Amino acid sequence: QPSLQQQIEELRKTLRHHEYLYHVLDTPEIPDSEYDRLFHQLKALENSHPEFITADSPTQRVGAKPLTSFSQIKHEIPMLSLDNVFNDDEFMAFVKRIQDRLPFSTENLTFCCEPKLDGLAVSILYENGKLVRAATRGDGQTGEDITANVRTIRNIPLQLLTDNPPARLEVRGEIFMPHQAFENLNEMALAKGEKTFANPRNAAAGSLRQLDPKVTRQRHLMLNAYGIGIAEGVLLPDTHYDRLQWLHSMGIPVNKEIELCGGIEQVLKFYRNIQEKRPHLGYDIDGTVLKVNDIALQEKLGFISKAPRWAIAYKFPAQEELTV
Ligand SMILES: NC(=O)n1nc(-c2ccco2)nc1N
Repeated sequence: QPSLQQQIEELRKTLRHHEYLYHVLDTPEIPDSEYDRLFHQLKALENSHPEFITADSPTQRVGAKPLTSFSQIKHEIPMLSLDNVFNDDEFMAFVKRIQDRLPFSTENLTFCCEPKLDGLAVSILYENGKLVRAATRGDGQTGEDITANVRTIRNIPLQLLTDNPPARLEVRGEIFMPHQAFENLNEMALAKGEKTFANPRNAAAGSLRQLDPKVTRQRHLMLNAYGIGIAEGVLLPDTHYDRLQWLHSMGIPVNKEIELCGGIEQVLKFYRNIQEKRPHLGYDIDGTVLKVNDIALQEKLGFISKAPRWAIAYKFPAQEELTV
């Protein structure tokens, strides 16, 4: 007969596994009713033995009480913005500038190509595999502490799914509101005579800036990771694409449209392909982000004063109407 603590730990492990299957792999193995039954079983055990409650338990997503204000967080590694290009020639000029700085470089640079989600950039810090802090990008140097709100987002794991987590790992990504959640939110706001949001990006920003995490929790936000900041106590893969796969393997959601492209032609094909898919992705994007995949080359290229030399956002032409 397993001890009470063993029962609690077993339930937590099972719930984390099913959260990962449902929210990250999109391949649930049990019906929601079964998940809820397990969740309430854990909740009951923890309520009758509160001394066993830990912050990383799946039951601890919603903070106790609302904040009165947000504190500031200084990014140890600045979160920089991206330079833009708006047509093929400008993109090819970007690639040429890279090749001029990498004299030996192979003619076919490999790019990690990603949809550019139109949400809010955030930084999420895990220490020994546990989510300890989350911050908005802010001005790139300093952001707002939104830890309590980020903990309520269902596809963000409170604990990394690995037996030997890094001592410190900063996940960087975009938090966004899918179209369906946006429509439902505005419909309810209209019905209640409250203000509606102009677009999903504003809705996501408003939902993250809530002082009460119980409100954020109702907003159905999602994260897609796109990079790593601080990484201590771990040897990272030496390409950007492999780093994203590694994050995904530990339960961090990564966008499924991301692809490796060798050479300019394949990159431009990716750009047009995503442009075609754009109307039915189910979330807002405003272009693509095309990154030199090899980390050593990224480090060689470094940053211009404010943006990386190794990455460019190739935006779509502005749309007259916005989303939905
Ligand atoms: N917004 C978005 O989807 N982004 N933003 C980056 C980024 C910003 C700085 C370096 O990489 N990458 C992706 N996919």
